[in-house]
This record gives sequence, structure tokens and C-alpha cells, in this order.
Amino acid sequence: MSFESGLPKAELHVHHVGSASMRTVAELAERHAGSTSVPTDPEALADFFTFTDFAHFIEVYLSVVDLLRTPEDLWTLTHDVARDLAAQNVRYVELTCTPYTSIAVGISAEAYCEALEDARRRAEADFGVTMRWIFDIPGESGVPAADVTLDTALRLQPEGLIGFGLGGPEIGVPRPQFKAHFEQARASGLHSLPHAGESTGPETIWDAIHVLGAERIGHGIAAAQDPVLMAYLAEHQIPLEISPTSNIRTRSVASMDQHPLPALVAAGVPVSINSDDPPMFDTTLTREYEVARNLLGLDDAGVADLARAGVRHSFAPDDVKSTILAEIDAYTGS
Ligand SMILES: O=c1[nH]cnc2c1ncn2[C@@H]1O[C@H](CO)[C@@H](O)[C@H]1O
Repeated sequence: MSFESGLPKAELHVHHVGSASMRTVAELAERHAGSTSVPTDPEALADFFTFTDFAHFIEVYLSVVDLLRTPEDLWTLTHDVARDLAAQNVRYVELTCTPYTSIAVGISAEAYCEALEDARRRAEADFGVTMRWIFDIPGESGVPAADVTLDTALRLQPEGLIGFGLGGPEIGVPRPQFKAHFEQARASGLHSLPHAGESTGPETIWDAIHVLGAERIGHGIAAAQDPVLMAYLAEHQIPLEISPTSNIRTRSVASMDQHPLPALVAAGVPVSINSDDPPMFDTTLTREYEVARNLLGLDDAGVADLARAGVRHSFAPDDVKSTILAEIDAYTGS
């Protein structure tokens, strides 16, 4: 077992559907054979998960979303995801979920939240991992999707919900159109946690901060192109959720030796290490910590500090935070 795999960890940026294991995807594809383009054969599936660019990734992602057609499908996925995380010693997760895409295929908002909440309580008891939700707007579906996402969040207020997000493509999806939605979400106590600067430049991150009130940024790797922005993130302690392998697989970064993580850390930008859509990108959170160790040239103590940063940048309850921090201390013998 590697140091990274035994290390107690928090995962702050991982997508619900993007966490479906190949086994789950194949099973669902089998179940819905005849009405899906997703293959069931493992080799064809691996091929299917090779992306030509970011837009192609989103297209493939949405075809997996389409496999979730009943509340039972959602429950199973959620419970399975928690099991896979717990197996890597992930002790706390903020899972990014997209109610709109399920509601659009006819699952009610109530049934959606019920399936997630029930799976969360069961998973917390079964696997000892604390789960919280970020409900994200799929940006490509625009303001109507934002309306549904906000309505679901504020009307039903599922107990595990802590954040409001924005995902999907950035090109052609200006952040300011969602200003009012984020204002209302924040006014009701949700944290503002949008994606920005993954597939477009630093100006999208500035918008996320100034217009959407972002408290953390999903990806935000484009900040490395803007020294003023990096200084701002460092001064205001706005963390970036970094997922190195994702950035390579969606071709947002050309190769690992060009990844901006070292430049961001050198500029004092707070970061956490995350996995984004692990089976789709053939990775795990453990693996992303190993990648970060290599990129940053860290020893075990440095890797443990990255794990502590993930806990501190989370919106976990205080007792959960201190428990995980104590577990990291015990693990490292410090
Ligand atoms: O790396 C990512 N960046 C942006 N969106 C993503 C990523 N991974 C999964 N999604 C998901 O893509 C859907 C379409 O907007 C959303 O559900 C979002 O959560």
C-alpha cells in the first residue's frame, strides 16, 4: 500500500455521474441496451472513454448521464461511489451532483433528493465516509437549467447540501448569466463553488469571483496565466480544486510536464487535490496525490500537508474536520 492510499483524505471536486465505475456503466448500458450509444464490452468502453477534446468529453459524459433513468439507478450509483471512495481512505466528500439532468428525463426533484439523501445516510453508516452535496448547473443548458437547480436546492433543502456550483463547457457559456441564481443560493447559506478557468482563460475566473462570489474555484488552472489573479487568490485565500489527470485527459493541458500546479503553488495559491471523474479518466484520488507528489517534488510530509489543505478548504462540519486532521497526524506520526 502506498503512502497516498493509506492517507486519510477529503475529496472536494468529484462528479456524481463521473464517478460511476466501468462496471456500473457497463451494467446500466446493458440494462438500457437498444436505447443507448454506450457500449457494454470493456474494451469498447475504454475506447469510448478516450476524448478528443473538452467538448467531446462533455458529449460522452452526457451519454452516461442518460443511463440514469430511475431513482434506484441514482441510489445505487451514489452508494457505490461512497464505497469506492471509502476504499481509498477518503473520509469526507463533497460530491458534485446535477439534479437538472435527472429532472429533465422525468425523475421528480423530490425523488432525486430522496434517493441521494437515503443513499448518503446508508453510505455514512456502511462505509464511515461523510458525504455532502454540491448541486451544479450544467452550463450548456443555460438559464432554464439554473432555474431548476436553484428551485430544487432552495425548495427541498436536502440536509447534505452545502454548495451551489456551475459545470460543463465554458466556451459560449458566460458566467454572468447566472449571477442572480448564485446570489439567491448564497443568501440561503449555500457556498458558491463554480468551475472556472478549466477550458477558458483567467477572465472566467475573475467573473466567478466578482460576479458569482466564488469561495473556491473548480479547476482554475488558467490562473497561472495571470500573475495578478494568482496574487489575488493567495491574498484572499480562494483555493483552486486541482485535478491534474483530468486536465490532460480533456486536453485542457497538453502534457503533465506542462501542468501549472507547481507555478500556482509557487505563487502561494491555496490548492486541494481532487479526481474529478475518476473512472472516466482512469484515475483515483490516491493516484492524483501521487501525481501531485511528482509534480511538486514532495516528501511524505508534503503530501500529508496537501491532504490537510483538502480538509481545511472543505465545508465539512468542524468535528469532522478535526477528526480527519487528527487521523492524518496519527497516520504520519506527527
Ligand atoms: O471536468 C468537468 N468540467 C465541467 N463539467 C464537468 C466536468 N466533469 C463532469 N462535468 C459535468 O458535466 C455536466 C455537463 O455540464 C455537468 O453535470 C457537470 O457536473
